[in-house]
Amino acid sequence: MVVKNICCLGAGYVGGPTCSVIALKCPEIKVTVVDKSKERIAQWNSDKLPIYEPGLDEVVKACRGKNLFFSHDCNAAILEADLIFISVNTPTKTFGNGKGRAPDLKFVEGAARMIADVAQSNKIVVEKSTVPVNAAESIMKILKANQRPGVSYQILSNPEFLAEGTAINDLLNADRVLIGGEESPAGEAAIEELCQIYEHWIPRKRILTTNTWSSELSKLAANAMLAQRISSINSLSAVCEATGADIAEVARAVGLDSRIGPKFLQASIGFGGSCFQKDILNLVYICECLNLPQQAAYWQSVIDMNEHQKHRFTAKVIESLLNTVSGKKICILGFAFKKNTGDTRESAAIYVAKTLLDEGASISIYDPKVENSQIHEDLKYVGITPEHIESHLSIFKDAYSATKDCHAIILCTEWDEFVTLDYEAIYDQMMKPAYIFDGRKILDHNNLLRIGFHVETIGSRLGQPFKNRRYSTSPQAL
Ligand SMILES: NC(=O)C1=CN([C@@H]2O[C@H](COP(=O)(O)OP(=O)(O)OC[C@H]3O[C@@H](n4cnc5c(N)ncnc54)[C@H](O)[C@@H]3O)[C@@H](O)[C@H]2O)C=CC1
Ligand SMILES: O=C(O)[C@H]1O[C@H](OP(=O)(O)OP(=O)(O)OC[C@H]2O[C@@H](n3ccc(=O)[nH]c3=O)[C@H](O)[C@@H]2O)[C@H](O)[C@@H](O)[C@@H]1O
Repeated sequence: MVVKNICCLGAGYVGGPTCSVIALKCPEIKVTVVDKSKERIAQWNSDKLPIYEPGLDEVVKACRGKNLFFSHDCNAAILEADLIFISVNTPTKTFGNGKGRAPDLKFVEGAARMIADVAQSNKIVVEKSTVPVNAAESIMKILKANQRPGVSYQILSNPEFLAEGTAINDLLNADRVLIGGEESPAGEAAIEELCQIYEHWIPRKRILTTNTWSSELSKLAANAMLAQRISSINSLSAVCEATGADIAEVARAVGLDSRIGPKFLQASIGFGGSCFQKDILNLVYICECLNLPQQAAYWQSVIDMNEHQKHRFTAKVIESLLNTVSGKKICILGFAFKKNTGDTRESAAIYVAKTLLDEGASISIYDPKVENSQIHEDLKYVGITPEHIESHLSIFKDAYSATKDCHAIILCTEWDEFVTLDYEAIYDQMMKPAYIFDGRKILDHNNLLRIGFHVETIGSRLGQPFKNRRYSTSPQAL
């Protein structure tokens, strides 16, 4: 079989960009991205795409209506497809067995059942969603149990490694593409079909083929190890604050070791995003189910450290503001979980905002890409009442309006535009003393101190002599 028609179930942050790039690079293949949400599909077919991702508009514009289609008609797309990506959401379970840890696979199962109900010809079904090890087997079980005569399936695992904010570049220049499949002639033939699609733009040596389980586990392992680096550097940031060390200097010194490398060593208010926490919890749950409690505890500690970092930072804000924020106006700059995305899933800013609102502060928020309705939804989800939001939250369209008359600024997202703001002008319109808490270590702290701000950041002590030494013995003796 030569793949001529691709269908993708799920038009989200992964399905949309991934299939747009496939359409761009494989003009002879018809790619149809479907979603059960009519609203999302309407947005994909409009001028304002449902997600903000640098470079995505251009790719979609180049292919939409030619060989790239966004549709609500899942059945029609499944019927004509040779290859189907399952790219649906796999959130952490919020109820029942495995609550708070295991992934909820109901959307994956729903997608598999849709394929089984509709398919009338052979299909290669590709797990693009991040799933637990052995999920391919469960999908195959559903497909086989409902198989029509003469229809056969091959399941492949092809996890996605793109990061939001750089998705298009990550897809165009992937470090590697990973494809896992059944170790049989039919499995190998299916792997080859998918390889040929990626080979349109990814050199063969960067396409890795493995067995299905290795591929599934590698995705969880990659996210766990990336997050582990952030928790490691964040744990060291606390040591820096309690001593005279600076985490930026430590990260640079450590990262120059070629065995360690410089990436993912940026201390922060804690990692966010839809996947790190969910995928590590998934790994923890797998370890628990396999009766590997030490391994489960090891990976759980990566999440615990991240939670601690968010608490530690927010506690520092409150402590610095004379231990009370009640009645104070505090500006949060950046609400997305990282720059260049409008995504707020698991964003540390949500925790910061909730804590300050609970403590009686009024907050003003500015983020260049997050929709107002999303901020409202996120705060309601963490238990802030609509009345409290109404009376204590204001959302602004620019940083200058948002910071006016504030007692403090908390920088939660590392948007480039925050680096070049006119902080003299901002200082002049703030309450005094004016505080700034840089949760991303991107600002020019010396300049801010010169202007007159009280500045706090992660992993270094600014403008204060080295006091409060907490060693019980000399550092050398430790
Ligand atoms: N967001 C990211 O950067 C990355 C996500 N992943 C993984 O990819 C998967 C998808 O993630 P996102 O795209 O962020 O999720 P998302 O929530 O943005 O999109 C998933 C979409 O699937 C749709 N859907 C659910 N069931 C469906 C069905 N039966 N038929 C058609 N559509 C259906 C939903 O309506 C939703 O629009 C997850 O497993 C995630 O862990 C992997 C790498 C990166
Ligand atoms: O499975 C997924 O969903 C994806 O998860 C992450 O991508 P993403 O969450 O989009 O973004 P990252 O760049 O990894 O950042 C995650 C969080 O860590 C934070 N971070 C990142 C790097 C760093 O050094 N320090 C740090 O605090 C970011 O600000 C952000 O809040 C991985 O990087 C992707 O490879 C993976 O495909």
